[in-house]
Amino acid sequence: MKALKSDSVLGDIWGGTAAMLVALPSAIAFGVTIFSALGSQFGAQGAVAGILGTVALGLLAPMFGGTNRLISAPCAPAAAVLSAFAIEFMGRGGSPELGLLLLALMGLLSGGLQLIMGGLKLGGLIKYMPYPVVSGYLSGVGMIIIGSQLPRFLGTPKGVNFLGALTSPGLWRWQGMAVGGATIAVMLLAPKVTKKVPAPVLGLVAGILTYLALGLFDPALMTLAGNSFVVGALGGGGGGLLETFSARWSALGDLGFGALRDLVVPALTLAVLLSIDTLKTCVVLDALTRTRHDSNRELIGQGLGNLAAAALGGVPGAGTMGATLVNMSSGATTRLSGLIEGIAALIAFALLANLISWVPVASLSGILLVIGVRMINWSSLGFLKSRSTILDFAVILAVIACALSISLIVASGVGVVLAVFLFIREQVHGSVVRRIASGDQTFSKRVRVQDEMDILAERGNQTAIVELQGSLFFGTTSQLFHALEADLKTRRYLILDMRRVQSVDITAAHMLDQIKDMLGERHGVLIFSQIPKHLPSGKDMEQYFDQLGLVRSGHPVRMFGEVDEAMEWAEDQIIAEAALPDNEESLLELPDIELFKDRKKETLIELEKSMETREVKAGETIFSIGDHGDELFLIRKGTVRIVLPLAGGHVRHLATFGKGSFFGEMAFLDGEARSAEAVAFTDAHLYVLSRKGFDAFADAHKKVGLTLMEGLASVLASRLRYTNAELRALEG
Ligand SMILES: Nc1ncnc2c1ncn2[C@@H]1O[C@@H]2COP(=O)(O)O[C@H]2[C@H]1O
Repeated sequence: MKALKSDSVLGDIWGGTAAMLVALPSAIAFGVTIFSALGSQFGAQGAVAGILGTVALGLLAPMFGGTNRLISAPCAPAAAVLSAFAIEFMGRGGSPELGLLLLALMGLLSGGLQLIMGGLKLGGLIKYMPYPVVSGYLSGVGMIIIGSQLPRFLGTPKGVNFLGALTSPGLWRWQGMAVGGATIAVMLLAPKVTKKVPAPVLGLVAGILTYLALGLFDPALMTLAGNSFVVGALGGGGGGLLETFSARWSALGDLGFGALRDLVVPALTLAVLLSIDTLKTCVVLDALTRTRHDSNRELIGQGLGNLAAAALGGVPGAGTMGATLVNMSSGATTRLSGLIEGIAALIAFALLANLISWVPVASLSGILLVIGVRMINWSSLGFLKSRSTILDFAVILAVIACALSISLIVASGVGVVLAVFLFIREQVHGSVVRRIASGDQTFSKRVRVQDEMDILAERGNQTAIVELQGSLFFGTTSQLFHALEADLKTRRYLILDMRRVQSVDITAAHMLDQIKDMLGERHGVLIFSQIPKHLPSGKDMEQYFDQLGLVRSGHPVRMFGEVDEAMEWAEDQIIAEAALPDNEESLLELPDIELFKDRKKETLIELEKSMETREVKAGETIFSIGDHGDELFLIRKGTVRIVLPLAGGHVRHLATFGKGSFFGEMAFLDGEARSAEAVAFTDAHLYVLSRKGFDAFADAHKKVGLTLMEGLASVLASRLRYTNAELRALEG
């Protein structure tokens, strides 16, 4: 046990360290991107902010969030939202000092919003954000990053936009392109050679080496002052880390209400994007490691991490996919790995702080270009191939277009609205009726005597069993009505199997009410079975029907827990109406039992002597699963249910036996333990035949003994057939 534990700690240490190596170069690049939007002199401060964000998130998110193996660090959506904000702010003539403060406040606000989202348990909702929307805006973020990085990669002066940069080769600076190109090439090729060192680290090293090599020929590259090729000295104005930190918060006094108000929308966008990014990673982790994360708790952890990151002046972030996957494949198993990643980032910061000034900007752009291209969901182009998914593709395109031309928050709003339309369209076109069966072909598990079966074969078609699926709402109501129209005219018992129904709105409930009235006019009954207790919406459907007055007493409506019970009830009604002469109250004698029909009276008197009789009260257990006993039970009066106890206290109803049927034949035949539980459903009278009693009797009456055995064999065969049919229905 101890060895196992130290193994797992070792795995976490390896995982956390490797994950830090993946996360840190990107975090530095994100920080530089965001901060240099305020002015190129803030590059180094951006790099430090990236590292501080990694440290804060690494230390706090695993402690309070707690999803095993998750690595949290600054991420691309944060870079996209914050740099867009900074560019716009500077464009309006803002001062860089105030810009810095606003960036930090935005981080604080979005961390706080994540805390609230976690507290309000919105994690589940965010997790179920429609796929085309998430895919669309991650692609949008990817494109925004490419758009902002390409000019830097090409080395065009500040203010030249993406198209301008691409179309003016005269402005390109080859040194930067060589450094960025080397970074990209190594990042793409390195994983083919080694997986031991993460590709971004190798890419960065390649970029730095290329830069140093160029510096051998061009001494200007080796001076820090006024050199726009590198991140540059810390502190912009020349001060150290502490001065820049305190200067930022001292600007708080200059802040107006208007500036704060402008923060709310981007902060909300940021909080939602970071939460989606985190929960998307958690869902993938769950699938890979067969675990379950707690979305709301994770949001709280992320919120606290981002609050700390922003308070320190760091870049906010999320549970990121790349670093998390590296963590997992390096052997991490617990959340300790996340913590170790934070500590490792802190150590790296202490060791590397002085070298940060020399990191080439083009190398960081190279890393970001690769990240941006990878964020674009190229596989969604496959949606174009099939007509059924072409509209999903349109949603993705619309989201990307809005993300690029308006803003990310508008993009997500547009995406959600479009996705809702798509959902409605799909529901309207898909069928809500899965299958309709007729009561003269499909029967309940109640084992009935031949006379009763004959009645059901003849009149069972008064019952229709309708399996419903999906959402019953205004979009599908008329479809449902048309599907049932013919049955409503001919059937008296309409069983609606609700187990696959996801929701019922007021329009559909009203239609069900009308169906009830139509059946009621012909003395029929509307029967619901297996109404889901909790719908995904959290609504209690049974209670809802009750509130709408659909199930008032005196109305021709009934509800059953299982479709089988509903079928049995409808069958009982049909049989009762056919009024068989044999009423339920009388006690069956041996000669009346089908198994012994046409046997000599004396023989049966003899057989009866080998048997006992027993009376059981309704609800009494006759035997339990696993009990020892070899008696065969014949029912003289009443009904007995056979149920199979399942895990978690659930039971599965296997069969109901009535007068004239028998049960317990399996243990009677093979001497093994009872295979299921038998419970009296009503008060019942039984004949009990032990194996010993039977053997003694069969010695003297070979023919009757054989008939009984044949009877048992044929019943076993028919049960096996039934089970096969059920298996087919389940698989189908
Ligand atoms: N799948 C089934 N369908 C109908 N009856 C069953 C099924 N499984 C078990 N039983 C009955 O339940 C009884 C439980 O005790 P025995 O195993 O002696 O004999 C069993 C059968 O009579």
